[in-house]
Amino acid sequence: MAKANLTFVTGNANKLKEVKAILSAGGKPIEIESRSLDIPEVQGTTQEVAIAKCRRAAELLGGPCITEDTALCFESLHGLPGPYIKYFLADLGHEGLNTLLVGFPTKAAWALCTFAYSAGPGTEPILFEGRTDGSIVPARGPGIFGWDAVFEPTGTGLTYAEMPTDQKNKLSHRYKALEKLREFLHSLD
Ligand SMILES: O=c1nc[nH]c2c1ncn2[C@H]1C[C@H](O)[C@@H](COP(=O)(O)OP(=O)(O)OP(=O)(O)O)O1
Ligand SMILES: [Mg+2]
Repeated sequence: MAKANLTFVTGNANKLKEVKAILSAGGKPIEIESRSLDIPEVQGTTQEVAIAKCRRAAELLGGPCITEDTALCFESLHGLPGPYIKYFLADLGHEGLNTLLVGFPTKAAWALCTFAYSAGPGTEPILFEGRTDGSIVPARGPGIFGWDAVFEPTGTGLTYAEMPTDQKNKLSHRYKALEKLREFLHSLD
């Protein structure tokens, strides 16, 4: 496979920046291009959402691609908002995400990243998941990227937003999923 032809489809600049930083930080390099495509996100499990998006992206591009979906799952809510976190965050903000959990005994949460790879139109996407456990806290740190300021990974004492970039990029849900994707892509060589 010609890796330079591999397109990462995302409309999120922060996501793209992290993916590039992680892929250039260690291991064998992977070359990707990026494209922003407007793809409607279906409802379903994180896996169904990821597969549908990647399949559609490959059709639109007419070639191999990767897509990424991030979910934020609250233990007290049995995994919700999950893949719908984007809409919860947009409507409720950092404070509202905390308010959702008032009255629940645990603020435990996990961030779940799902990369999907399609070899091209009509091929079944393959998924690579990474999970980081933590808890939902009142916002701390710069509110630049999504819900980074309200998610504190277990054992760090820092929210994602408070961490130096390279610390987040060594323990994040995205890092863990990307390491699996990297291994898979090199196995195609
Ligand atoms: O590491 C992260 N730290 C904080 N927030 C994050 C992170 N990663 C994604 N996010 C936010 C962006 C969006 O509000 C939602 C995921 O939705 P998701 O559909 O995966 O992202 P998106 O629509 O922004 O970009 P894309 O064009 O790749 O679908 O969580
Ligand atoms: Mg999206």
